[in-house]
Amino acid sequence: MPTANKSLTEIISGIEVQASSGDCQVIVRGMSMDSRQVQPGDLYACVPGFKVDGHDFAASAVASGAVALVVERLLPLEVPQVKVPNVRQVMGTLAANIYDHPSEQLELVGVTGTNGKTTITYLIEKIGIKHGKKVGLIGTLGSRIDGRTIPGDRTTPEAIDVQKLLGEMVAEGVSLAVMEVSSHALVLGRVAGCEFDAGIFTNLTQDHLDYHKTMEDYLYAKSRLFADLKGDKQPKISILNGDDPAFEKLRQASAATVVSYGIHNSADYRAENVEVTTEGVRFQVHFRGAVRDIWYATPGFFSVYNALAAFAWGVERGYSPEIVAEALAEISGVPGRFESIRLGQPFQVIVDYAHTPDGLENVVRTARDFTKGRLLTVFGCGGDRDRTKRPLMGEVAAQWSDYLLVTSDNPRTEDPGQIIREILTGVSGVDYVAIADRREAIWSACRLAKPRDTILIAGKGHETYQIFGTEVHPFDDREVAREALRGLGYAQLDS
Ligand SMILES: CC(=O)N[C@H]1[C@@H](OP(=O)(O)OP(=O)(O)OC[C@H]2O[C@@H](n3ccc(=O)[nH]c3=O)[C@H](O)[C@@H]2O)O[C@H](CO)[C@@H](O)[C@@H]1O[C@H](C)C(=O)N[C@@H](C)C(=O)N[C@H](CCC(=O)O)C(=O)O
Ligand SMILES: Nc1ncnc2c1ncn2[C@@H]1O[C@H](COP(=O)(O)OP(=O)(O)OP(=O)(O)O)[C@@H](O)[C@H]1O
Ligand SMILES: N[C@H](CCC[C@H](N)C(=O)O)C(=O)O
Ligand SMILES: [Mg+2]
Repeated sequence: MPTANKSLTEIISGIEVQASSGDCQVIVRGMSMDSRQVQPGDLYACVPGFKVDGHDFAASAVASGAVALVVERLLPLEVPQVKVPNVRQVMGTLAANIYDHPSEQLELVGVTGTNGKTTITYLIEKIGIKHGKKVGLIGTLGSRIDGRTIPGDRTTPEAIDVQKLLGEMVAEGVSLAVMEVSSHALVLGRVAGCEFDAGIFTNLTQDHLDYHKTMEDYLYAKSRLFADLKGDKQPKISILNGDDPAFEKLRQASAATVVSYGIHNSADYRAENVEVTTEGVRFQVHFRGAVRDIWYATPGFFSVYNALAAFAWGVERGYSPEIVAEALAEISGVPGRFESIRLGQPFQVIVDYAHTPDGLENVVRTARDFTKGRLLTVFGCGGDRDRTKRPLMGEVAAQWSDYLLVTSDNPRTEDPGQIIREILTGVSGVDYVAIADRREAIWSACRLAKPRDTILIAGKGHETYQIFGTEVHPFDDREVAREALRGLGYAQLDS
């Protein structure tokens, strides 16, 4: 972890401070929002949370060595304190001040949108590496600094962790960082203090309405990445999906030059002659008066968009189109995204992270296209998440599959049976079975599959756990599928 040596007065410069108490010349060495992780010398940020109030843990933070507090109400504690209107919204700026504004010392790319963020960050990482750069990545699968993995819990970490990670990247000589920026992150100030050089928009379809309430609010949250593309580090760009209905609003919101990509509409980077095969996508990209052939080894029409977005970013940043295309051709797939499990069985088993109606529709249609036999789809919906997407996911799965095995996907504090019933209200015109135990559902699918069938196991992708209540149990769709296939006598080494 980077350590700092700054006075509280220096750290709060540029922040609206309503009141303060104690000696603001106190030296701060780091920052934390969690009393359980406070290190001696830290500034502790008291965040009124969704579950508990961080102010209630300030005394414990001080006992662990916190030397100052950021608060929304002054506390009867003998440490210097600064009072601000909203702690969550200023944490990123404070942390950026503490860790020397790391995002200003490297090139930072933010990727937002409902689906495709993780995939595009992987493509950009690969393009950067191919051009000889040290690259940093932050996202759903954790962070990576020059190839070293650091586990993470969420798509976009909390503001302080984002600044710490970027600080570590700078210390290790990273010159390009790419980061997934979730809508939660944009609303909850997790990327405050980040100066982005480019923003990439993938698409906007239904998800997270439990949090954002309406699609307009969800879009507004996403638009903030592009509206904030200001600053004078270098010319900034917004790379937007021209085929998405949200394009026009995002174009208007963007503070930076807009570059569009797409298939259907005239776009700065436009794919033509698209061929979708069982192995991947092939197309020609027309851009700036030039044409280039692209091969990207992930099937599905949506893969064209992901490859186009990454290509457009690379070329706009001045990288050689030829080497960008080579990088895309070399990438062998993102864990848990259309990942094939092969133990010599005469049917396909695919594990994919689709967990929204649009994501699921895309993968079931892709699997449908190359399945000669039946398509058996195993899926569920997360608990304590947008409930309204459940029947919609049931509907799209039913429309394109031959048989559904509706099961559990991180029920969290909800009743798994009730989640399944809500999914089933959208299911019609297809045979299905409800099996709450996901392991049993995967085994059943493997037992039912005949030669030339496809089993699609959707929703958890790379996840290595299943959450019941607040307990996290080990569970990996890929491992369970292998276990079931071995149980059925298929023993070939996975290829
Ligand atoms: C809605 C949301 O984002 N909630 C996050 C938020 O929770 P919270 O505000 O309720 O925190 P809290 O538990 O009430 O605690 C309040 C404060 O007291 C502190 N505390 C608490 C206990 C203690 O002993 N000491 C202490 O200091 C906590 O560290 C915190 O600062 O802050 C917590 C601490 O960082 C997060 O774990 C929690 O994420 C939850 C787990 C979550 O599920 N978030 C999801 C919805 C999310 O953010 N998803 C997005 C999008 C996903 C995508 O589309 O890819 C993501 O970016 O991952
Ligand atoms: N461009 C796309 N359009 C629609 N669906 C996509 C696209 N790219 C990927 N998908 C589907 O969405 C799933 C999730 O993809 P990915 O992990 O790249 O998205 P994400 O935006 O990072 O998701 P999350 O919000 O959970 O971080 C994939 O497994 C695939 O099924
Ligand atoms: N980033 C998404 C991931 C959902 C993955 C799915 N397996 C689930 O748990 O609902 C979320 O937190 O809503
Ligand atoms: Mg992601």
